[in-house]
Amino acid sequence: MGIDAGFDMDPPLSKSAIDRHDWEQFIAAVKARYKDDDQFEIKSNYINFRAGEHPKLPFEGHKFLRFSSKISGSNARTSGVEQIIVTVGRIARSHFGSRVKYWNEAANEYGVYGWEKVDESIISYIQPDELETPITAESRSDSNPVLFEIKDIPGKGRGMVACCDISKGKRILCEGPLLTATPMFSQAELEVSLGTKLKGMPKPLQRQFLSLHNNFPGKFPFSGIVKTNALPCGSGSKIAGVYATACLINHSCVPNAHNSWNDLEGHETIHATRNVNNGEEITITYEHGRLSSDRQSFFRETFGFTCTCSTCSLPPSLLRASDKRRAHMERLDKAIGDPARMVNSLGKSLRDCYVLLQILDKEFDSCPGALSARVYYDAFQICIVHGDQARARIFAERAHKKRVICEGDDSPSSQRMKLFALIPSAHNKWRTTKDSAPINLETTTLDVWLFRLKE
Ligand SMILES: C[S@@+](CC[C@H](N)C(=O)[O-])C[C@H]1O[C@@H](n2cnc3c(N)ncnc32)[C@H](O)[C@@H]1O
Repeated sequence: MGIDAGFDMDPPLSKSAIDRHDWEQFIAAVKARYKDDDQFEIKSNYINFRAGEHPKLPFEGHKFLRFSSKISGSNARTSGVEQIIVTVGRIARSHFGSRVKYWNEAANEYGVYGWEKVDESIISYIQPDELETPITAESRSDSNPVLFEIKDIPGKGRGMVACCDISKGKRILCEGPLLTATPMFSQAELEVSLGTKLKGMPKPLQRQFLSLHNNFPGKFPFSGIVKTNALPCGSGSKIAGVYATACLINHSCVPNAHNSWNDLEGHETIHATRNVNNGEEITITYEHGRLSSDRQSFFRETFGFTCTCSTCSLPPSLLRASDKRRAHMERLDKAIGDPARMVNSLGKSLRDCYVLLQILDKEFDSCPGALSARVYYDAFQICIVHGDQARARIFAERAHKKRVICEGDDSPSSQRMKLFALIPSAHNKWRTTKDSAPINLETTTLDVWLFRLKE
């Protein structure tokens, strides 16, 4: 007999394009989480976990009713299947919310479906039977409320458009990458590496990738798609992710949403950084700073397009005013980042932060998003360097609040800011008390500690 546990999808997903799309995002997130795990196995039409009773996830979401296994017995215990159920269930929850129903017989909880129906559904995983329908607002079921739809945007190709009023800080999307790519020595090498990755992907995901826009068609079509669409996995990261939906979001120099890579969860999130009206296009930024002419050259060279956003389309006098603000922002940013100035001119550095926040508000319609989170963090660091914990705490609180709007409370940076707001001195990793040096060490070993030679 034994004890079973798992989660059910109630109500089951439909075959609509939106449900299919959401399921593909979920499958991509599971793959990102387990890609290096020996127990994770990709079959032609489903994912198999070699743990417990081998719970499975089909690539066709409408077939899925239950993910479960016996959790009692030595096989279940040694394979850690219960943890897999919890983790996969958590990822499912982040995509499907309360539709995912956990149950555990140890707690006298039972799934919503009978075993006969569940077994039938699992058998059906083997044979694919897919439908192709375009994504529209109407195709999303009521239990899965629609926030956006993908539409043609004049002059920009496809884009993401709000289907209801979206409030500031709302998570619009949470998505695992279809694939990630790293720069190679040559484009030919990147093309080969992408070809190998694509071959290993299930057909629906391959199709998603190939359907993305390509501004660089020709000899290297896969790298062209990556170049046009990839978003860096974290600021300054050399690894970039390609996403089925996030890559349909167009750029604006004054965006209303923020994209952020969560390294712990292996997914990208999109949050509204200001209130977005029903029918308004949702935009992120591919690049923030610089004068408009520099931005345009950057977009042309790097992504192969000319920006037609509301800022770049301003009449010349207003565009000059925007450029003037951006030039001032760059000067202040540079001055604030100067470590010597940070140490020697505390007052000036803090005033620069204040002025920068005012200009950001003006340039970004009072919603500068992550840019203001960064300035508050800079102000926090300036205060911490000078032992001013009272101000440091308030700056960390503000940085945290801004981060939560852009990335949610679960992002690593939001969590870090939360910690600094609670314990500002936690920022100082080198903090010691005068008696915490090791004792009785001979000079060479003491020097290893003293000069941090092993770090
Ligand atoms: C990541 S894709 C975004 C989705 C794309 N519009 C599509 O149809 O799949 C980036 C491409 O969208 C277009 N695009 C994005 N933002 C734009 C903007 N502000 N102005 C003009 N074109 C833009 C450009 O062709 C750009 O190379």
